[in-house]
Amino acid sequence: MTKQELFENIQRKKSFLCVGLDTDVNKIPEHLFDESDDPIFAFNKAIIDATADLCVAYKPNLAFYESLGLEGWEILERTVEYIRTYYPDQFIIADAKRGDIGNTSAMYARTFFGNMDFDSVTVAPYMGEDSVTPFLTYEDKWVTLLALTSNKGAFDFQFMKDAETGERLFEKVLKTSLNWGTDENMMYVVGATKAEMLTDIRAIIPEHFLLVPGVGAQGGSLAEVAKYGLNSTCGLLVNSSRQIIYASQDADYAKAARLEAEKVQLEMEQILFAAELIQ
Ligand SMILES: O=c1ccn([C@@H]2O[C@H](COP(=O)(O)O)[C@@H](O)[C@H]2O)c(=O)[nH]1
Repeated sequence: MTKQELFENIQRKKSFLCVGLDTDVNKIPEHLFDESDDPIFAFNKAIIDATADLCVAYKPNLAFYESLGLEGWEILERTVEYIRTYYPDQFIIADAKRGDIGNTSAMYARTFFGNMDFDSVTVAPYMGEDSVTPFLTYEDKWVTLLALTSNKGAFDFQFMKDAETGERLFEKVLKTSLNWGTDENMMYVVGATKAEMLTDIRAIIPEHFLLVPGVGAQGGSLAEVAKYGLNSTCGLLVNSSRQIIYASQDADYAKAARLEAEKVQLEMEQILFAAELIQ
């Protein structure tokens, strides 16, 4: 998907919501295990059907699937195929946080872009340019590079300052990686819990899309993220996982997920309207 197509989807749906498919076998409603021989996929399918008109992206986190072994990997593949078949306008992000020496990264890229039809994969910047560029060789596919993460541990390294320039590590990541790709094939993870940093971040990357996890269960503020992070093509995909997909653990789970997604979408619509990005 191109940047322009992503922006058009945001305008049409009046939403920049990314629903996180962090499907935990211990958290899905128990009745699914009685009713289906494929309960995790049944859960994903119901969540997707209930939210697809309210969001522009889905983000399965690989940990939840890989932890189930071969079966989990097959569920992930079927989930991606399901979204592609029934909701082809969705941007699908593999939250895998990969990155290795070049030839190994090339295999990861083949996994997510060649074998599976993801639009993007999250990549850690720590191993540098040759660990990232193999993901950028696929047309209309994106790298989502970790820049400033939402967790407490972000303070361990990401705010470290260069002794001479005073530049923080996350700023160094942004500036250095700017040459690896473009705003048409790279976006960055910035946690909603660090929204106050978005002004500094936008000074370095005004045009890039940002994937913003951390609203909902982690307590980040959508209003703050939009205030400092919005740009002329919206430039934001705001992810919410647990708050939406586990809104209820009873038989009404899909309806409850929809209600949660609707609340976020409505707030996003107001933000987009106020910024004159939609009419
Ligand atoms: O900095 C980061 C990077 C990735 N994540 C991932 O996003 C979702 C957030 O889930 P919630 O349930 O909405 O908190 C999850 O998959 C994380 O691994 C992040 O939170 N922060």
